[in-house]
Amino acid sequence: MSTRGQPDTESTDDTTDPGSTGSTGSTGSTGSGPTVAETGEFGLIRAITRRLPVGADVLLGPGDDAAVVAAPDGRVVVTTDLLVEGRHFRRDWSSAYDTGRKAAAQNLADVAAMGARPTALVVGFAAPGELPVAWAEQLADGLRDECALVGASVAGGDVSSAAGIVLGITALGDLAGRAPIRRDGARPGDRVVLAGRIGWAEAGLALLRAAELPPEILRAHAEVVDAHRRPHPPYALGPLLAAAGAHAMCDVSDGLLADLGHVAAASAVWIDIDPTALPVPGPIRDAAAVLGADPLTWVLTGGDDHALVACLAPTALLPAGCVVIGRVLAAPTHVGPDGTRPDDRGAGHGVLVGGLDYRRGTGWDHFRQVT
Ligand SMILES: Nc1ncnc2c1ncn2[C@@H]1O[C@H](COP(=O)(O)OP(=O)(O)O)[C@@H](O)[C@H]1O
Ligand SMILES: Cc1ncc(C[n+]2csc(CCOP(=O)(O)OP(=O)(O)O)c2C)c(N)n1
Ligand SMILES: [Mg+2]
Repeated sequence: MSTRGQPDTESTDDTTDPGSTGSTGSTGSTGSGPTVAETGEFGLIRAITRRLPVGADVLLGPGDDAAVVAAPDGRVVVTTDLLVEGRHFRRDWSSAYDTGRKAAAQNLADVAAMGARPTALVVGFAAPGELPVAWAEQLADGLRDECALVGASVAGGDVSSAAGIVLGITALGDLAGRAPIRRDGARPGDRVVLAGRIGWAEAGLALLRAAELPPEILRAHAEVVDAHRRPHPPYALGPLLAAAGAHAMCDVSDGLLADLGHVAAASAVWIDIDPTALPVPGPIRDAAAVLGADPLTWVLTGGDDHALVACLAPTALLPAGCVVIGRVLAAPTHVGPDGTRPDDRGAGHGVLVGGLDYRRGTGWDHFRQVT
């Protein structure tokens, strides 16, 4: 990593405090230093960019009108996601550092889901003037550390004032000569494989939302609460599943059933999830017991963990770290309790659980979510 293209340094805070929420339940401290209104636009940009090393794929980093990023393959994978305070994270639930990790992870996982290696992020950041500069600095540290997991770095960005914090992140990636793994390539007979965790972040979110829970309960369930704050996408398995011959792949941002629903629709197939093959880990069961919730529903419909799901020929050799959780069908095979089959409604595609429709939702929808 070098400091190519970075502006001169001049900042309020020279420390690198991760401020991770860890398992303590605290959202970390951003100190009582200057606010972004006091430091001004260019002071804020300097405070952020001086903390961000520039990686090998970034030929010109922050400081000019635009960045220059290498595209060794000749094609560039590009994806963008917004994170809105109150919708994607809350400052009283997550530290600035964890929010940075999550914001980077959400985008880097989309690049991995195409079978590509992430190279760079561009970061839009809007915040109220009273935000401590230290919060923005710790956010930058989180972005930096999540990028470091995959060898990517922040190439540039933009700042603005706004009523609440909004992050608009764009990620770039390199396919290294491979074909992109799209959502429309699943074929009947394929195995459906899962890499990474699902249901963890939803379990943590449910506990955080249960306002009457004492802090010691949150601490006792730190694994799932921390999963809400910071996902752990299996980045390396994106390119590995591509190399293994994945016909289709996506990351699970909204929920397994919701995201596989996009694959089923794009591929015009049915995807049948075997609920007995799905891991329902102990920490998710334990959290469900606290709230009297159904842990399998969290696993099937919970978002925010950014696992990868892929469809591969039954003969494909699976990389280590994948679990077979279902198969791709040309048509449903089971008859429901009411005597009809799921395809009788004429959809032509869909996601089934144990051969039948799942009636407890599919996942997150920004405009339909009841909060
Ligand atoms: N405002 C928009 N303009 C153009 N394309 C969009 C917009 N919003 C979403 N899309 C596209 O629609 C598709 C689905 O979006 P989304 O569900 O957010 O995907 P993901 O879960 O991978 O982030 C993506 O290909 C995305 O680029
Ligand atoms: C404060 C708060 N409330 C609710 C959630 C749950 N949540 C918000 S967005 C989302 C789905 C993923 O985000 P989205 O913007 O749909 O990502 P994309 O599918 O575009 O990658 C979930 C599960 C959260 N993370 N934080
Ligand atoms: Mg998106």
